[in-house]
Amino acid sequence: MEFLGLYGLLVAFYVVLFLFLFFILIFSWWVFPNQKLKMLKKCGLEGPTPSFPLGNIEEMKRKSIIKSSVVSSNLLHDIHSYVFPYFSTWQKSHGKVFVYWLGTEPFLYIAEPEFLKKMSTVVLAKRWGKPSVFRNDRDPMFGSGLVMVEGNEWVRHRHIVAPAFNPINLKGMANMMVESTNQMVDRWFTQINCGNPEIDVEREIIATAGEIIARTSFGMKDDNARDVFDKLRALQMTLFKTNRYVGVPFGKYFNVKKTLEAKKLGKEIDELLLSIIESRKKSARKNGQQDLLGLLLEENHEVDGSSGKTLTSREVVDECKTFFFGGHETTALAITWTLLLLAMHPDWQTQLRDEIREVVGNTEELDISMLAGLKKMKCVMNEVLRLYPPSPNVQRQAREDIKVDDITVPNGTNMWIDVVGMHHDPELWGKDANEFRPERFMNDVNGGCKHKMGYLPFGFGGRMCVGRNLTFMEYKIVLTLVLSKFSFKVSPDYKHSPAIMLSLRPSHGLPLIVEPL
Ligand code: HEM
Repeated sequence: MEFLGLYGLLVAFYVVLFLFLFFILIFSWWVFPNQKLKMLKKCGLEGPTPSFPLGNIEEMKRKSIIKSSVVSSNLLHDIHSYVFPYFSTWQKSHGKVFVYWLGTEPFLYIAEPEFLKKMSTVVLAKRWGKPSVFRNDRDPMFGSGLVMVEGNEWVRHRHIVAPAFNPINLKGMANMMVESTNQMVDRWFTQINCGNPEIDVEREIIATAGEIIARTSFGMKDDNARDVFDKLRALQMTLFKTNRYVGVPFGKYFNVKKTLEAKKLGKEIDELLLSIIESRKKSARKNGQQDLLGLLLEENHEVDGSSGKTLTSREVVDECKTFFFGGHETTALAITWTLLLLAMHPDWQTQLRDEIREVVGNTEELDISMLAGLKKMKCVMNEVLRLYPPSPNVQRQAREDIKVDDITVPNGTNMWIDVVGMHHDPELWGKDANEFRPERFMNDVNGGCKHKMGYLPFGFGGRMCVGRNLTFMEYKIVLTLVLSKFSFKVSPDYKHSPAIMLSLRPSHGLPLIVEPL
């Protein structure tokens, strides 16, 4: 009898536990999301009909599969409906501001610069949030680095991080950039001399930019730092090459193996970086190394006296990871897409080469101060960042109710600003929106866009990219060195298939025919 009583208790316990979990699932997968849906409709925000618990994820995946199976054989730049087929379809029926759902998380889609302007005039940089679902998902990559922090924490981080990127400090890193680029140039000569002029330029530039960011971020020279670099890349692959269900409650348990793998890699990277930081802290005053970590530690030290203004070692780790993930692939892709567009437009190759000859002169002993005079190159960069923005979207989360005309964006709403959509919108850029025309930036920093907030390659407001000066310098150094040595043609093997893997990249690499001049 006693045994039966115990057995009964155990069964009752499991029944209660099962019911408890069942109700948690019902509430988080159906009841709460449906309440949110009704509330958003009341606020004037509608969009494609979601079905919970996946929201619109299945439809997005279906549309992406259909599109990605159609590789574009002609090199058209009209890429919006190719990289974001679901947004371009929904735009037709819901306009440029609507709500879609990633799982049970509503996202306000915005491709309307005037709407963005109205919001950003009432919300200051430190009052913007970053979507919690992405913060959690990307925690092993960015932790509490500048990209993800909010409020006064963001102000503290930005004050310490921004000075490291000022042009004077960046000049000290130019030599590292020249060295790494010259090594790449030598590799290309060797490959061409072996009779193979077809080079996967994307792979090469990503490797070189990776080396540059590792050297400029934490002075990568020793094996420890190389280990960090390899693990950071592995972490990125683990997170972005898997089929994930971001926004679906308990979605990370759908692929436990990858989630655990990312967590483990994240922990290993943190430990390695911590050991590099601790040893640099001890020797910082002596060696005064000119990399971002050195500058960050210096800046950190300078404000030591004023309480609460320093970064802890843990926070410095997160900033180093942020520099790597935020700055490596983006810059590499800006250069990669540029080489494709220049290969397609030999007239612009010639124009840039002439400019380099006139402005910079001898590229064997590159004078960095002359790079500022490369005006045409700047126009080409702006146009490439318009047609192929490496960061294809900008994200925000409302931390208060925001009123825009007769719509109220409720506190907590996630926002997805479609940069590709705005950059290719003929209503903003005119009929030639999908053509490569660098001259549109010649006498207008906004490239003739009808709205100041229609061109956002580096984001907007106070949260605009802190590393853009580093990108400008690297872009000009790499292009100057390669254009003065080689000419480029599109290889017949190239398949034009831009795809979003966090950044906007060519999904089959970029094979170009490279010829020494
Ligand atoms: C072509 C190159 C790059 C592009 C297209 C790019 C793009 C962006 C974008 C769109 C944002 C978001 C801005 C916003 O939320 O309004 C951002 C933020 C950021 N970027 Fe970049 N970026 C590039 C290069 C770099 C580099 C080289 C670094 C550092 C080494 C870097 C570090 C950061 C950081 C730390 C933030 C967060 C800023 C904040 O929230 O205060 N980026 N970037």
